[in-house]
Amino acid sequence: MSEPVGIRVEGVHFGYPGRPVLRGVDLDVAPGELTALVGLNGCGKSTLLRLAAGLLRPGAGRVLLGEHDLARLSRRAAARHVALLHQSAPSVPGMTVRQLVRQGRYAARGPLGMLREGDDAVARRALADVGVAHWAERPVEALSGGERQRVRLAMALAQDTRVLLLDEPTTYLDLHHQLDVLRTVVRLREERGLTVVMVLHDLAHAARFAERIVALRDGRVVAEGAPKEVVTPAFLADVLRVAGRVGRDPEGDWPVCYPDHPLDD
Ligand SMILES: Nc1ncnc2c1ncn2[C@@H]1O[C@H](COP(=O)(O)OP(=O)(O)OP(=O)(O)O)[C@@H](O)[C@H]1O
Repeated sequence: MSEPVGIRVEGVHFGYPGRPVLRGVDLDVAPGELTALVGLNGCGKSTLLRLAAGLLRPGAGRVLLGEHDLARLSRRAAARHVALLHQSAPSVPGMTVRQLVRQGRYAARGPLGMLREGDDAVARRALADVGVAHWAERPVEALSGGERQRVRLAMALAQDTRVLLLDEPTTYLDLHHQLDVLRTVVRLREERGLTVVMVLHDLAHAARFAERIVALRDGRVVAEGAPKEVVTPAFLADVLRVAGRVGRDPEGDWPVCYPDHPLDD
């Protein structure tokens, strides 16, 4: 297993035309850490993941993966270091699950786009990692929303990177498969020394599975730390704009939230 890689976001500003989104984000993700990124709709979580994947360039500041400054890497070179599970992934009509997951190997391909030795094995392993190897020959368009989501995770894993960014990995999944996917991520992180940042809307999952929670609001990081330190009624109010109580799991060392009602804007 190679050494885990940390992520450092330094003073990052980013906006879309006419819409500033991130206003000076500083964030350190330790090598091998599992971090949950939380915040209201539209606060910039996906944008931050896209910047950390090298798909967007910051207006100011920089993003480092280990010693690599993403600004100096081409998209393809960045894709050898970091994989992003998007909320949607391209699929050509008729494309099979195997073909889609093999697309995850594009960063490792030679100049002529040829698959190299071992690429197929990595793609097969990724399918097995998320328990969907038996769907390999199914057309992607014939999968349900939840099935597609697991295939997208396999596609990201097929990039075989040290850093894994997951944008709402549990979307469309029933509770059984939400827990299955989160436990798979925890297991792979431990087995392969991955550094993982995942956007989660379900605070119960963030509190249960992440080592650290990072909260965004108004384009900045407004809270970060271990779930048991960060998640308080004031956090629910300030970050997620809900009123609620916070207790402690009787058998675990993580907080349990009892959200009650949304707060007025
Ligand atoms: N391609 C784009 N062009 C213009 N504005 C965009 C674009 N993508 C996102 N935005 C805007 O930037 C802001 C941040 O969007 P982003 O998708 O990063 O939020 P988010 O925190 O991931 O939200 P959600 O929880 O709803 O997924 C939003 O106001 C959104 O409307």
